[in-house]
Amino acid sequence: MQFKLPAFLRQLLKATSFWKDNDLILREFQYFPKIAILAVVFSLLAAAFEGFGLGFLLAFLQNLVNPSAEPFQTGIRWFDLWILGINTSETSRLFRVSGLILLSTWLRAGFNYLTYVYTEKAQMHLVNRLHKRIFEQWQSLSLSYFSKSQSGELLNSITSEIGRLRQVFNLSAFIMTKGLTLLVYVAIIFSISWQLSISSVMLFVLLGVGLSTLNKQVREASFPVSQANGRFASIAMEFINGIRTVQSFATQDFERRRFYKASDDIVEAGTNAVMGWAIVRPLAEGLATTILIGMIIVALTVFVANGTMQTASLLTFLFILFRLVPAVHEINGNRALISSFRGSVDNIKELLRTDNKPYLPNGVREFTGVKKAIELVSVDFGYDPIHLVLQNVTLTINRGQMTALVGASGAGKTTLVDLIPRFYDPTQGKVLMDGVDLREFDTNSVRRRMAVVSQDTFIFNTSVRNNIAYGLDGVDEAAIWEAAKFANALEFIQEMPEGFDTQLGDRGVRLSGGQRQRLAIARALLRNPEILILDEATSALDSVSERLIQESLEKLSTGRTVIAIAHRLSTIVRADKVVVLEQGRIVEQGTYQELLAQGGKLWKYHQMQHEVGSTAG
Ligand SMILES: Nc1ncnc2c1ncn2[C@@H]1O[C@H](COP(=O)(O)OP(=O)(O)OP(=O)(O)O)[C@@H](O)[C@H]1O
Repeated sequence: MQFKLPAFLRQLLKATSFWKDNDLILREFQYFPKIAILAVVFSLLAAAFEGFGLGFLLAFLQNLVNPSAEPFQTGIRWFDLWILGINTSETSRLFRVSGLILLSTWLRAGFNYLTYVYTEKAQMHLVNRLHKRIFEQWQSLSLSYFSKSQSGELLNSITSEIGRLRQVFNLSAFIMTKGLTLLVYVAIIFSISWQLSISSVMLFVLLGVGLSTLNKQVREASFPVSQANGRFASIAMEFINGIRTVQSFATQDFERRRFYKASDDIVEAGTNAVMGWAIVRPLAEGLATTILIGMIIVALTVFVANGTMQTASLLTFLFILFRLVPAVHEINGNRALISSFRGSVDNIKELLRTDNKPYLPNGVREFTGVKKAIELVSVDFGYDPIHLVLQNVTLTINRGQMTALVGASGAGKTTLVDLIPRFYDPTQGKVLMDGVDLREFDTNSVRRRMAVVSQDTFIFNTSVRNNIAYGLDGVDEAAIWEAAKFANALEFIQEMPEGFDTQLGDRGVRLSGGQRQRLAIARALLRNPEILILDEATSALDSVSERLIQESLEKLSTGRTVIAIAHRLSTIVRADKVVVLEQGRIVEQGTYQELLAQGGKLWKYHQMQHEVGSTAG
């Protein structure tokens, strides 16, 4: 459900700094308007009952201070007659007003409770929405975003920074509810005496300005303390780091004098500064009390003496003033805190910005598989705009055939195959599926028909079974078992403490590179992909593992379109097409035998592997 504020209200909110600091939060309220509105309504009601309570307190004091005076009236006839009982005895009136004070207090407490509950609820909904918004964004971003952004930073944004935003929300809610109560206070004191109200507000504002100036000066005066602390730290550090030199030069006495002096300097600077720090609070208290006493004297000698104000009203006025001053302080303190969280709010805003991130706009066509070929047409690609990693790559990958990529480390092999499941879009040129641009397809429908098997396949923190059946629902046990067997993984799985139920990943068993790859093969097999991307392990595996993997890969490849990155040339001798990449460009392509016969790059790699038995990549 969407809820929009009227335009004039939005303009008004925009004009205030509250809006500026909290637009991210306020904008989210439209998605859970009921909770947000209820939180505001309850805090209004709490403020109203605070006001009623104070009004009744005035009546109570009037009855108490001057029992014979005209009873307190609201002007609402039925209320004055039946509830306040203006025609009843003094004692009855006192009881009635006490009852009303109690009732207002309990109702206020009740509404405060509801305000708290609904503010917390709104806060949880807000965080929930932001979590989901960020996640949705992560889902639709190109992989290049994740390689650029440190995963720690991203994690920090979704945990700590959102935690700080939550605090901003709480502080803002506090400011709003306290602000409403303040308005009620101000309305009451103005209704008691506008002259006294204006003069007290002016005096307290003056006091506030004066104190904050003093505070600033005191903070500046504490600068020598931090300088002295800094000097002390560096001397201590120098001593520790240079202890060998100090001892060998027998300069202990010299170092002692330096160290003692630095430590004494802290005491001296601190002593001077503390006189400034310590003065602020008592000065504030003294001045505030002086103002209050001054006002009481003026009120008593002028307003009460000439009959324009009753003693009870004066008492109520002072009572409210005593509550008002700390409330203003609290609001100001919280505003300052909100400003200190500005960085976190800005970080989240930055994270949610959509105009500065590499999105992969999703197409609408459903991908139903390749009938003829995947083609790369004049493809350029760079992870950044300056360095092209692939240049003018044109390549046809025929359906049902095996295409192998060969080249030195850093030639761009992984980058090239990453374009096929659309982890990235080419900077220039196109990837075509039977002549249709890959960007026109729904990316998920493309990826569902592909599987990538590589040594650094991610292993999730879950059981072996769930890792094999990752992302598939309702796969039967026999199929998982078959896939594991087929991938030559059954043996090592059965040797694990709990077989298919063994927990893997960070909190479970760690797998070797070869075992990971065999699990990846089992995972891929279960998905029965039409297009298979194989990224051969670069690190050396023992010959048994290598043979097992090779065996299962060959079985897995049968009848599929395979794009393989090969480091060991022996694995691609039977490939239908071998493509040699050098510095992002295709330099040779043909069958293995054709390329060998040409005596070019592949021939060189072939010679090298046969001479040293090492890998090409
Ligand atoms: N995420 C990335 N961000 C920036 N540059 C990258 C990224 N991934 C790879 N590169 C750079 O792109 C170039 C090609 O890398 P790529 O991984 O495609 O080569 P490769 O042929 O697969 O190498 P290897 O055989 O070592 O795996 C390299 O210079 C590499 O530094």
